[in-house]
Amino acid sequence: MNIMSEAAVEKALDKKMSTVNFKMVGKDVSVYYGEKRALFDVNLNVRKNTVTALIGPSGCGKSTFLRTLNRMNDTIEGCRVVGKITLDTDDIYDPTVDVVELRARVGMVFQKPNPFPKSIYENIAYGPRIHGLARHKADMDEIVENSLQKAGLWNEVKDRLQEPGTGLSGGQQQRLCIARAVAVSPEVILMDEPCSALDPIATAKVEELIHELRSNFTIVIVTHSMQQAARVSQRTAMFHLGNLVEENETDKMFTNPDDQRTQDYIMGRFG
Ligand SMILES: Nc1ncnc2c1ncn2[C@@H]1O[C@H](COP(=O)(O)OP(=O)(O)OP(=O)(O)O)[C@@H](O)[C@H]1O
Repeated sequence: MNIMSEAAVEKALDKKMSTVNFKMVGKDVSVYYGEKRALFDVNLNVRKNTVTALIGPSGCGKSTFLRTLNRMNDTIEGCRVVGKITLDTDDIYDPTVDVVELRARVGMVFQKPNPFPKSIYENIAYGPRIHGLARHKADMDEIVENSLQKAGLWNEVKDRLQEPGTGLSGGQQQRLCIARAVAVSPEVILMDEPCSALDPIATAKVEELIHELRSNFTIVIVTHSMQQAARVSQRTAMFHLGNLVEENETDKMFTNPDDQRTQDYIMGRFG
């Protein structure tokens, strides 16, 4: 009979618990752009209902890794992803996966707010409509209102839903894009420097929103701002030259990181 020591049992239980809490698991993920290798065997797990910040100097591969999580790299010619990424237990690179469905489960918000050239209402309704989420107008009205509520924008736009989304301020447009991502009830939301085009007040609103969204969604955010990573995330992953240097609790990353390169980066010694 195989008798495990108490410590071994505890370790196995810990492992099981942490596996249960992982929404996405990246295993030995490498990305190539043609001949150029941009990521080297990255092993990074994304926890449920947690904000994970990806930080590191320019060109280190943060956005590349983010894009592997909903196969956005598929749209880049010559880009090849190696390794395995799972969403719950589903291998997202399995050839049978419907990428449109995957991107409904793993939504994305980009650096520059990019509302469709349509009304505020239509910006939100478009996704639910193509995914067949609303049968009647009343259902759609509800989705639109709920999504705008969740994005903290409802009160600002409820009287002008038929006006163009592009007529909103930059910060409002970004919250509209977040509402649009939320409208199809994703499980994970990826954000690629969502505040870089916003002023400090709009940034603060989006950061507050990220904080609130965490109770319903799993969020991964790329940011150049270490202050932002410290403010919004519970976990931080540091990349350097295509390698994942360290992934840890955000508090620990910014006070007592395990890796000298993290220390150097947060002290502003490079990047
Ligand atoms: N479409 C592409 N074609 C070729 N090389 C690319 C492409 N996109 C990114 N790269 C290269 O891959 C590497 C990682 O880029 P990536 O954009 O992921 O870094 P990043 O950490 O997000 O950078 P930044 O903070 O400047 O946005 C860089 O060397 C970059 O030049």
